[in-house]
Amino acid sequence: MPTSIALIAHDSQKADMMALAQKYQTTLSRYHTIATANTGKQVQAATGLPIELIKSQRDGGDIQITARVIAGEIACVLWLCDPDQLQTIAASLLNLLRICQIYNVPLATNLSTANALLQSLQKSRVAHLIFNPVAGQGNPDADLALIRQILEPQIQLNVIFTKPDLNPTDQAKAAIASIQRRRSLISDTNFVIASGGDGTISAVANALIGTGIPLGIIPRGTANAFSVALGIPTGVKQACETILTGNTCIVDAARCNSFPMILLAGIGFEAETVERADREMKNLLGPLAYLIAGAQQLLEQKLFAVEVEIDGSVTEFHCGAMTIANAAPPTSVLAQGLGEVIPNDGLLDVTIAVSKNESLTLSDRLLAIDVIGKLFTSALVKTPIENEVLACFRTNKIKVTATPPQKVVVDGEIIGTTPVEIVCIPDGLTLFAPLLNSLVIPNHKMA
Ligand SMILES: Nc1ncnc2c1ncn2[C@@H]1O[C@H](COP(=O)(O)OP(=O)(O)OP(=O)(O)O)[C@@H](O)[C@H]1O
Repeated sequence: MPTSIALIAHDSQKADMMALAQKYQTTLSRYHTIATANTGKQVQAATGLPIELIKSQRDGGDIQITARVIAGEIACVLWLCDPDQLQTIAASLLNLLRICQIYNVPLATNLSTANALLQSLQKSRVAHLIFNPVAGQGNPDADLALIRQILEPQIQLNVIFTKPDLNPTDQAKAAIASIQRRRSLISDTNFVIASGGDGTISAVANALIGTGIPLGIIPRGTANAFSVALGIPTGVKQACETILTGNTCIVDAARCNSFPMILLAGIGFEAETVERADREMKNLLGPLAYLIAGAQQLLEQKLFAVEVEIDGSVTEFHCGAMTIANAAPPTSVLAQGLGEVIPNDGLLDVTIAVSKNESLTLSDRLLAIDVIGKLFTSALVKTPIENEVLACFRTNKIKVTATPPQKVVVDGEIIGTTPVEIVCIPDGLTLFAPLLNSLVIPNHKMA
């Protein structure tokens, strides 16, 4: 996609060019701006924008712009011409016009056409793509090239790479601030895309909760639970196409202590399993890492006591695993006690694997394998499971205290240990989703 705007103004038109640049400063700031020497210096002084200065028109600046149009770099040319000089510059203007005709690049020669062009650029869709270059086991360069190839013809992409020492939530907050600055000018055309594993997507989603700004998801992690749970395609190409269609759905979000939660919190078994499946294991085995880690953990899992507080009343359980889900893929079997986790019902789905015993015997562990199998089936057929080792219910707010304190995993990351308080945030997040997704409300479409 062309990323530059070219400016030229005759002396009598320079004041208009300054005013135009000031009016559309935010739009120009999204592009690389090139300008003939004197015009460029004045625009730079008036707006503070970085401008690439080329030769003045007298010394061939217009020819340099013509060459950049041929090179495919220019999104539009604004040449504010002095009507009295049109005869003198006719040959130069004709050259530029000819090349703009051939390469189908808009060329404005007076103020009203320049205004119209900048207005349409102002309305064009801009996406801040927060891209984790080390997520998953794929080739990040090839993935990014494919994303650019599919999205850039229709969307201006601002690519922001995640860094090991930076929280993607902060990167997303900076993107949101720039979107909100633009919102006073034009709404609904700017959004954020997160591309990486569940860790990156969850961190970016955190910043977007409650903003109404849509989130596009291009999953490139190991499990991609976030996409699977919300019915978003897991292939890079299909995920990009979903964003291009512009259909959105609204789902609940949640908070676990101060941490955002889109999917689920796992206490006990699930947290220990996630901790076992470290980066090295995931690189080596991919999704199988979680299965192997789960099997190992099943042999070692110890029971713990939990106090569950809902609306001021406290219930106690002896358990080995507890899952509190806002949304969950069918593969998160420990969240599936109610058969289906509904991501837009304003409620959290709680599944507790309870035990009457003080500690887990071998037969308890074998029973646990049987129950996991049943939970998996229950998720596939979307039917609640009835089993005396499971306690399942829905609530919008829950407090959990464990003895001894247990590790807690939220959306794939260990966040600390119990106690936790989890609160559902109804309709907290807007996502791009395929039209066939049951969560999409028809006609809820971005411009
Ligand atoms: N530029 C970077 N260089 C090195 N590490 C990074 C960089 N950006 C992010 N990270 C690390 O990536 C991790 C988050 O990865 P993310 O969850 O997106 O992918 P993943 O771990 O491959 O996914 P999954 O959990 O599905 O395997 C964090 O630990 C973060 O510190």
